[in-house]
Amino acid sequence: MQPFLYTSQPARVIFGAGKMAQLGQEIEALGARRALVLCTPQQRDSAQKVMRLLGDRAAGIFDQAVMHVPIESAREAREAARRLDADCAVAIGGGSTTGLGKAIALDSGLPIIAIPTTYAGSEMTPIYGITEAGVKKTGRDMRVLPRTVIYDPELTLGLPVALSATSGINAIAHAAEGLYSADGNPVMALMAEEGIRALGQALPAIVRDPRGLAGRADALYGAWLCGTVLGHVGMALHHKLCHTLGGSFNLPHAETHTIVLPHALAYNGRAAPDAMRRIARALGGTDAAQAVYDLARALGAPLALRDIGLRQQDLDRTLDIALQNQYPNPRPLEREALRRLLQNAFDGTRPSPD
Ligand SMILES: NC(=O)C1=CN([C@@H]2O[C@H](COP(=O)(O)OP(=O)(O)OC[C@H]3O[C@@H](n4cnc5c(N)ncnc54)[C@H](OP(=O)(O)O)[C@@H]3O)[C@@H](O)[C@H]2O)C=CC1
Ligand SMILES: O=C(O)/C=C\C(=O)CC(=O)O
Repeated sequence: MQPFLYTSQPARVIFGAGKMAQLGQEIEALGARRALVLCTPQQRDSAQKVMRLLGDRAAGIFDQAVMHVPIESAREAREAARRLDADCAVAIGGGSTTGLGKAIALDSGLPIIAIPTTYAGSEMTPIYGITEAGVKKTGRDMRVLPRTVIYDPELTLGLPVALSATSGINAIAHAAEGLYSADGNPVMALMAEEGIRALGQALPAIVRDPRGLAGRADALYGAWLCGTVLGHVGMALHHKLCHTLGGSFNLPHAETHTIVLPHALAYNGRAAPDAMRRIARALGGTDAAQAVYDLARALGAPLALRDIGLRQQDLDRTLDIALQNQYPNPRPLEREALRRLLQNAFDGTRPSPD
């Protein structure tokens, strides 16, 4: 056993079909009276359901959540919370909506209740991200960690299959990098392996039967575990590449994670053999990178960065940016090998160790 440091973060998690009905009690338990409900414009119906559930504890809806939290929408949401005299916020939706809640909490300390409807995992982390003048800045602050999380698989039944697949692999990426994190620990390793296992079984089940509650519940369970890993330990090369591709080239978040992950694992393979063994075992394969690639392919997910909007001429700039402010990584970052990694991800070829 290697030496480690383990610090746990407070979490109150309510999990189960129909558990959204418990929201009012949870707001009361926080000692709050007026909840601002956050959503994207497209998820307004869900927000209205929340309003009905809250009755006179509902302060209003702010429905302008946008991916990567532009500072303008953060400011508007903070102003809405003040104007409506909200003393808590309920974020119902994916990582974009949770991220908006975090932007309010960062400014005001308002407690957030998260009701996630994707597998991104932001609800379990003290990590926030805000985009200003085209640059996304992220940081950690315990004020933004949601105070209560309600995982209700019924709310994910309508998440399109394609998004379910890529969002699920986004979650797997947190756990995979958690297994070789510079500040990893045995508790997070247990959660990571179990999270990957749960998602590895749930995602094909969702593709077979998108409205099957059992597969949806297993996927949310995996997302919870993987999100917890992201919240507790640092990430590495894979997340750095994805943040570069998302932040500087506006590539879609979950799809980018899905395409890059097998290649990042192939790059790190020899430097992190125990993590790779655990990832492969969780997916029922013999090689971590190949198993993730095969899973993505079987789910019908995109496999090539060129298919989601990147151009060949963007690869060198991606590399230049990704090599700045490096995250700790088990294998040193080698420019030529990383350029080959990016080319493979761009072309969608099977990952190869380098
Ligand atoms: N801080 C952290 O710890 C983390 C932050 N993030 C951040 O979160 C964002 C990505 O999160 P992600 O969840 O992938 O993205 P979004 O929240 O943007 O959701 C992705 C897609 O899922 C759709 N969707 C969500 N819920 C439903 C539903 N119930 N039914 C149908 N469609 C639904 C959304 O549709 P629509 O837009 O129509 O609502 C959207 O098109 C990024 O900005 C990322 O950086 C991600 C992980 C961790
Ligand atoms: O960029 C953020 O908002 C913070 C973390 C993540 O997005 C994690 C991820 O890349 O999935």
